[in-house]
Amino acid sequence: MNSSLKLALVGGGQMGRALVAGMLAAKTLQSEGIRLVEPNPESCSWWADHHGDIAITDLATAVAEADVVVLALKPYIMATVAKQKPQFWDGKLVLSVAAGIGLESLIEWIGHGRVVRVMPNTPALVGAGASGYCCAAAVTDADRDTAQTLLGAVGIAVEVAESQMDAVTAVSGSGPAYVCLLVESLADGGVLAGLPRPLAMQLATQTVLGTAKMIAETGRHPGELKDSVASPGGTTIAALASLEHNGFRGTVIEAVAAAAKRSRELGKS
Ligand SMILES: NC(=O)C1=CN([C@@H]2O[C@H](COP(=O)(O)OP(=O)(O)OC[C@H]3O[C@@H](n4cnc5c(N)ncnc54)[C@H](O)[C@@H]3O)[C@@H](O)[C@H]2O)C=CC1
Ligand SMILES: O=C(O)[C@@H]1CCC=N1
Repeated sequence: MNSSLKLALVGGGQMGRALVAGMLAAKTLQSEGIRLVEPNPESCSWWADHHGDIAITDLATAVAEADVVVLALKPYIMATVAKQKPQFWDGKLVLSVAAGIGLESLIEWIGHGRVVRVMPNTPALVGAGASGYCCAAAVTDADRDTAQTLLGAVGIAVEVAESQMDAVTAVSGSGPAYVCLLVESLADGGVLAGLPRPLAMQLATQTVLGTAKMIAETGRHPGELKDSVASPGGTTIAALASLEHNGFRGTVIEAVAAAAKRSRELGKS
């Protein structure tokens, strides 16, 4: 796919910013080929400051000038925007990143079936995202390639069954928030143990980054890698015993289940 692709981003908030920044950095898109629709003046100022060469315009103009439309709106706004002018979407490949909103609803609102439901995540900002996506039946091979190329430019992109999308949302869509909480807590623990805050944060961040890289690159099971850290009678097993006592695994599993449940609810409301 060439970088002359024209993309309309409808909704320039957290997820839209992460996707566009990642795609620009990967040179999958060029600023001149992007049109942004964003009603919030503060958000428009952010775009002007960070990507001043991206044109901000109205929905009709942005979509008319695009090959691909990315709808990065909150789930409760999606229907209002998508179905107000169904003729806007004719001939356009439409990607929706809204949690919970299913292909059936999107097809009904947009009025055609070239629709891809995507669940990206914010590390797309630094090219380390994880996206799951599913395609409506009318999506062509070329459309699928386009979606894969755009999402693959900002991290891994995996096609899944639509029935798996709520679980994808709960693991990787929401996942960066859980990991941030872990890094923050790890750093807090470091401060409690006497480290200055910046050093604690630096060590905590690199530990999460390095561990994720080690799991991905060695292909070894995290349980095995965990065991390799814990010396008999040592510090790690003391910490692990405390985490198990306080229900760490169950807490994380229940958090993922709660997010999946909420994703299903968003699809119904
Ligand atoms: N933030 C995240 O980590 C992730 C978010 N998502 C999904 O992405 C979608 C957007 O989420 P965020 O970016 O976090 O929300 P956000 O609130 O940061 O961004 C939404 C943007 O849409 C704009 N907007 C509101 N009405 C509009 C309209 N009529 N036309 C054009 N733009 C309009 C808002 O001003 C705002 O800038 C949601 O559906 C969410 O489920 C998916 C994966 C991860
Ligand atoms: O919290 C949310 O609903 C969105 C979807 C996944 C991440 N953020």
